[in-house]
Amino acid sequence: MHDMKCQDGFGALICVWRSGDLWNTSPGMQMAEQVQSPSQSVITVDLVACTEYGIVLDAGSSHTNLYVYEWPAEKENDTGVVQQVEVCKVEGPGISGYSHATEKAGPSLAQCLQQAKEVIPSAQHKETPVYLGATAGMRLLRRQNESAADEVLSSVGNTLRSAPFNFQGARIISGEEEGAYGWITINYLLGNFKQSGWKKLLYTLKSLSETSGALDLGGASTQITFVSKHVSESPENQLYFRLYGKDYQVYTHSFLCYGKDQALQQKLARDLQTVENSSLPDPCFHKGYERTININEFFKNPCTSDKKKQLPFSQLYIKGEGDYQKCRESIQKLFDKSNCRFSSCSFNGIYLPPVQGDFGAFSAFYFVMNFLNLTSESSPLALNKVTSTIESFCARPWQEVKTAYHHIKEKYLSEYCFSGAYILSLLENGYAFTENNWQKIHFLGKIGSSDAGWTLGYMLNLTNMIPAEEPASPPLSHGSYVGLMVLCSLVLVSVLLFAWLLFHKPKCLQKGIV
Ligand SMILES: Nc1ccn([C@@H]2O[C@H](COP(=O)(O)OP(=O)(O)OP(=O)(O)O)[C@@H](O)[C@H]2O)c(=O)n1
Ligand SMILES: [Ca+2]
Repeated sequence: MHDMKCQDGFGALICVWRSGDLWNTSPGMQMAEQVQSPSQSVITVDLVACTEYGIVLDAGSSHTNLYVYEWPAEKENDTGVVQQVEVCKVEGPGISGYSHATEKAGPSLAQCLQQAKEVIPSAQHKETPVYLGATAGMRLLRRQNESAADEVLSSVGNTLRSAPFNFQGARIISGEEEGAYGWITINYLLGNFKQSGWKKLLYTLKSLSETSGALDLGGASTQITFVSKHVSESPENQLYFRLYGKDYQVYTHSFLCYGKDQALQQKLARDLQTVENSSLPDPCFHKGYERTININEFFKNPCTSDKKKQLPFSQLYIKGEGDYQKCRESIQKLFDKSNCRFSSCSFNGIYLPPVQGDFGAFSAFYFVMNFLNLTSESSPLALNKVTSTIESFCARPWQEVKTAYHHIKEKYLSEYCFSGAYILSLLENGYAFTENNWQKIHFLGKIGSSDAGWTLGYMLNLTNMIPAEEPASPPLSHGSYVGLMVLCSLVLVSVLLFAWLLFHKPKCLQKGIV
């Protein structure tokens, strides 16, 4: 295929390419007539749709995912039209895990890029934008070793630049961006930005809460983002958006080191302060579970380095106790509630207005709660039932858990007890959710075919697919427009015929007229 062209024509986007002597259209389009001669300059096409694509790589702390999105080109400013058509999980660790072999970070993406090449028609590769956003793992690496972080970004940048797509940059996004784009993604997918007809009227009259808050739990950081009616007491947590003609005042905060992996590291660093020998009993792991930790590596991490302690041993042996209550107590210590200079705080002195409305909780909030069978929307459980489910799971011996879930990765499986307890601590002690508003939290992995996460919102923003003002909707549908044109043509033809008859009356009609 050569010579692909997409351009405006006949009020729509036309994509055509020439292959030998034939003109073709790209998938998702229809052409009324295929033009047989390559020299012919006028192409008659009856366009139905032209699909466009975009790629975003989510370079998280624990792993990288590549997403392919598609949308009909002529509808790109409508809400809810962009959808995920592919997700590819990159093999190996997140890109921050390549700090000791930075040149290997880029090549690790090759297999998923190949998959994207197969999904997107090759004629459209050149126009397809590709973005990479790195999150908390790279924020931590930048703090720990800035030059290694730069080298990792340059390695992934080089790989993406050499792919046949339109490279748009590889960067570390801020925690606020991560929160904001997650909020945009879920509200875009839920169709909350644009209401039509009676729903719009109802919402205006009752001023109902129109958007859903977003809760993202990663490996290294966690975000909370929602529309708050309270006057903000902290400008750094405040975002203003104008989307589809409506203003939103959004609260957001990202807690670095409070993703589920780093929260566990923080907990262990605290426990290590009082350890007597190289064996550490841990209530957050199942009875019979054991894990070894390298002390030297452990304290290099910016989430634990302030607790660095000289210890007379280099290896620490964790031994599970499977005690949920003790686990909650030890996790609770990660949330410092002692100082707050605002009317209300989450923890560590960070402003948090009272949580309001519904929330979509995704990423590890979903992975963990889904594993524990606690995500049902049809029969949602009360908070005390959720607590007792996690408590009984933690009490199960490791051998039994391992046998029952032998298909699940040991790293994930061994941490679901800690993670369940951590999620409840974060939501209850951190954000002050209670029995009364617990059911406002909806644990969701996907909305339609798209994963909940920051990537879609990031791409929508960078490709200007979310307009500030509501696009003027055409007064007539395509069908009505065609009908009206046909009617006008018929009237015109009748008028012309009548006029012609009047001035060139055939002889047979002239009889009787003076
Ligand atoms: N089925 C799964 C998939 C992932 N995880 C865990 O969930 C956590 C968060 O995963 P993810 O949301 O993908 O985090 P990242 O994006 O990698 O981290 P961050 O956003 O903090 O950069 C990780 O500890 C991972 O091990 C899990 O328990 N079960
Ligand atoms: Ca993430």
